[in-house]
Parts: sequence; C-alpha cells; structure tokens
Amino acid sequence: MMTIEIRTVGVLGAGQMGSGIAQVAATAGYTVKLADVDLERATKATSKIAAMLGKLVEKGKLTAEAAEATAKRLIPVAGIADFGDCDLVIEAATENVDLKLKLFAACDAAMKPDALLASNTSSISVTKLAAVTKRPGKVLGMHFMNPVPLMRLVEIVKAVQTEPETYTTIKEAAEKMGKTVVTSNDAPGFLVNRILIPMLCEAMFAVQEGVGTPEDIDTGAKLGLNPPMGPLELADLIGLDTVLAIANVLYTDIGDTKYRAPTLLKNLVRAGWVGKKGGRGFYVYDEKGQKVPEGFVGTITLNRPDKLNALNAELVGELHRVLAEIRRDKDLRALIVTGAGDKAFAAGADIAAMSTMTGPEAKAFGELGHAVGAQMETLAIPVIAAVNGFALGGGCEMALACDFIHASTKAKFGQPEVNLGVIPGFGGTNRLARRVGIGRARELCFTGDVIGAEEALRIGLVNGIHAPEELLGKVKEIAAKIATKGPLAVAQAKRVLLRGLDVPLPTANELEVQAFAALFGSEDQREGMAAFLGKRPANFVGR
Ligand SMILES: CCCCCCC/C=C/C(=O)SCCNC(=O)CCNC(=O)[C@H](O)C(C)(C)COP(=O)(O)OP(=O)(O)OC[C@H]1O[C@@H](n2cnc3c(N)ncnc32)[C@H](O)[C@@H]1OP(=O)(O)O
Repeated sequence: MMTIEIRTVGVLGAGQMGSGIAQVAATAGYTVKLADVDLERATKATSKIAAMLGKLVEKGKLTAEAAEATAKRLIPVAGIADFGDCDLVIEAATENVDLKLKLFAACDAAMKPDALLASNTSSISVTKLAAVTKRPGKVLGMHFMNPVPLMRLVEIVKAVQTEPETYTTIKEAAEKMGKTVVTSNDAPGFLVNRILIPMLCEAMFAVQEGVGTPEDIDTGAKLGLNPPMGPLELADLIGLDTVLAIANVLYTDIGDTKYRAPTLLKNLVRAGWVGKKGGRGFYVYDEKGQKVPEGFVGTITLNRPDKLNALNAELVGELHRVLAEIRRDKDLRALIVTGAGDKAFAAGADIAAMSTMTGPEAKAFGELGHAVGAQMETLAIPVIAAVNGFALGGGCEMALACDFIHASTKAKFGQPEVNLGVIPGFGGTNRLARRVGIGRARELCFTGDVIGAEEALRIGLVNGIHAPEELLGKVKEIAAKIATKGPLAVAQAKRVLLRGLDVPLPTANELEVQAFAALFGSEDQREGMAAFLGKRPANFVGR
C-alpha cells in the first residue's frame, strides 16, 4: 500500500518540545504549520524560532539564506482546524492522557483521510491514542528528546494498529530531520524512559535513604559513569512532575513495585518544587535557570521587634560575635541583614539605654558599633541590607555599613540624632556622605528629617524598592545570583571598591590592577574562562 508523501507538517503545541520539532521539521525543508491554544501563542513561538535561527547564523552554523528560507516555511496557525492540508501532524501537547485523547480525536476529524498522525508522548500508550481515531493504522509515536534541535534521537513507537508503511514513512521523515531512529513497541515508558526513569528514581531513593547528598550522587554519576549531567540535575531539568507522571505510568502499567515513585519525589511535587522550571527541585535555581548552591547565603535578623529592633549593647555585642563566626565560614558567599517584624529594620540605638550613659560609656558603645560596621565592610562576602521598615539613627548607619541596600516601599530612613542632642555615632555622617553626597548628608544630619523609600531611591541611598511581602525574596534572589559568581573575584571587587574610596584615583587604579592580576592562576579564573569557552555554566569553588 502506498503512503502519503510528506510535504506539510502540522505541529500541535508551541511549547519547548513543539517549537523544537517545528524548527527541525522546517530546517529539513517541510512546510510547518504550528498551532497552540491560540494564534498569539503560535505566532510568539514562531518568532522565537526565527530568533533562534538568527543565533545559528551569528555562530556560523547556518547561512542567512537558509535561516530566511526556514523561517518562511514556518506558519503560525490558529488551531487544529488549520491542519486540513497537512500530510503529517505531530502532537506535542502537555503529557496528560485525557488531553491527548481529546486532541487526537480533534486532529483526526480535521485532517485529510490519508494523513499520518504522531504523538510526541514520552509515556502514554500510542495504541490507546490510535484507538480514538478513524485512522489507527496511520498513528504512531514520535518521541523527540529535549532540546529537540540538539538531541540526535527520535524514538519511534509502533502502536498495535500501526501499518508498516506508516512506520517507514515516519522513519524517513525523522531521518530527514537529521535524527537517528530507534524503534520501540508500545510498552510502558517505551525504550528510553523504561531505562531512564528507574535510574532517576534510584538516585532519589538514595537521597531519601540518606545514602548520599544530591551533590555527591550527581558528581558520582558524572565522574564515574560519564553522562553529561547527574541524575538529579537531569530530573530537575526534565521537571519532577513529568518524572513522577512517567514513574506512575510505569508502576501502574507494569505492576512491579520496583517502578514505584519515591516518597521524596512525590513530596517535592506536592510542594510545587518541580525542578528548574519552578526555580526549585533537588537544587535551587536563579531567574536565569542557573543552579544556586544552597547554604551559600546567610541571613542575620535583628530580633527585638517589641522595641523596633533598637540597638542595645546586648544586641550589638551579639552581632559582633555572629559576624566573627561568619568570617570563619568558608561556605558562605553572601549575607543578608534584615529586621524582625514588619515595622522596623532598626529604629536606632536604644535611647533608654543611652539616656544614662557617661561620655566614656558612650565612647565604648560607639566603638563597638564601629567595630561591627568594619566587620561588615571587611567581610570577603557582600553584605546586603533588606530594610523592611524604620532605619533610623544607628539603624540607618547599620544599613549604610552594608555593601548596598534594598528596601520595602514602607521603609523610612533618617539620622534624627540631633533631635536627641547628639550626632550619628556609628559611621552615619561619613558613610551617608559617601553614599548620597555631602550636601544631602548634611541636610539629613542637620534637620533630622525622615525620608520615605521613594526619596531614598531617588538620592541613591537604596538600590531598589519592593513591595513589603516581596522584599526578602528579591534580596535573596540578588544574594543567590552573587553566590553563583566566582567568590574570589567578588571578594576582590568588594575590597577594591571599598579601599579605592579613600585613596587618590591613581592609587585606587593600582589597587585594581594588583587585585586583577592576583586572580589569575586561581582555580576559579581557570574554571570561569573554560566554562565560557566550553559554553557551559561555571562551577566556582572559591579557590
Ligand atoms: C550600634 C551602636 C550605636 C552607637 C551609637 C550611635 C548613635 C546612634 C544614635 C541613635 O540611633 S539615636 C536614636 C535614633 N532613633 C530615633 O530617634 C527613633 C526613635 N523612635 C521613634 O521615633 C518611634 O519609635 C518611631 C520609629 C517613629 C515609631 O513610632 P511608633 O509610634 O510606631 O512606635 P513606638 O511606640 O514609638 O515604638 C515601639 C516601641 O519601641 C520603642 N523604641 C522605638 N525606637 C526606640 C529606640 N531608638 N530606642 C529605644 N526604644 C525604642 C518605643 O519606646 C516603644 O517601646 P514601648 O514604649 O512600647 O516600651
């Protein structure tokens, strides 16, 4: 029996997989109709693919003419109804059996009788999908790997009903798209996931049973078995919800307890920690999807909320002790300072305690405050103030001793000491002048005025303002981003920026040259540059 010649391919689903399939099909010379829930999504995805093709041109991997011709073959369409003239439709919707059954029936109704219908499913029975159509012999599975343009494999899955000609035609189409084909009969997990999912789950059982840490399991697998990424990193990349769904299919359909999903996996999915796409799974990820090692960001909370975290000798002494401990902690890469409660970062030095102080006692208290400021400034790691309310007097000075400040929209700043007949005694005068300029510092110190977050942002006292409920999360994101950078480089940048403030520019520049040179030969410098050249994220170790 003759099968259809494939010229026009419909792709249903414009997510990561569908877009990848559309790209490789168009690159192979097929006219591609890309559909999603609406035309807008399909159009957006088409533009993204065109941009991707542009990048390949920039890299010299594709000629400009080829990219242009490929982009022209990509047509966004409003939906399944536009698949009437397609010779092959590849469904790449979410991995949900009810949804796929519905979409298969709809495609079948819209397509011409001799056209072929494939699913990119990674686990759902293709036989079941074929059975809801009037063309069961023309249905089969076409399981592409992620990312589609880079991965060489397509797993072709024969449904019980698939006709041999359908298989041959689809195999040729996949090969024309530059893929190597393996063939699987319709069995739970097919070939690839039958091997992969139990392996990922076994790594998760090892974490669950305390055999090893996620880091050790991934490093062990990578260095001992040589895959490009560890099983837990890969599970995070695939999506833990997807891994769980496939594990459940294997367990239910094969019925052997060796395929059961680990409780740890179920719990992570219940918590919404579904991996890289959700910002957290076995690892934590920043907004660019880069892995942030946990435990690298510390937080100090000034915790005396009934007195608006006013700084008495006990609190400042405790702060001094904790900062000395942090200096010895070789794992930390950034520190956040914030205040307990929702009213204050710190409403100043404790006025009740100061009211009875003698001159020498005030001197000792001021010196302790300065020692804390110096500790924060000279830590090798950045210290970020998350100002969640009042930062007045000593509280404002504490924030100024941090490397930079982010604040809630409710925050208030000021040096109101003149109201009490004193002046800032914890570095406020000089640090404020260096942060916002001498004129503004003078006005704030002479008037005792309290300013709001907007004004603090305008004069450069704070770097950013955020809704109160978002402040800590935003600051953690910034700290997490810093934690992914080379710790030695960040430490040198902090040192040069601080010391350079107090010396003439030529001396400051000399400091910079020395620090720059000192970083060469470090493991981190070699790793950072090798990672760039190898087109992979760097893994810095702080040596
Ligand atoms: C680290 C070493 C430092 C070396 C010395 C450096 C020199 C620094 C000097 C200073 O910092 S002087 C202090 C500057 N700060 C102020 O002047 C602000 C004082 N506080 C206020 O004006 C108000 O509290 C407020 C911030 C405008 C908030 O007013 P609100 O009506 O909302 O709350 P309160 O009822 O006033 O406060 C609740 C509770 O907290 C106590 N408290 C607030 N600030 C201080 C403080 N700086 N010292 C001691 N206690 C403070 C306040 O008395 C209330 O307590 P109770 O009355 O409920 O017991």
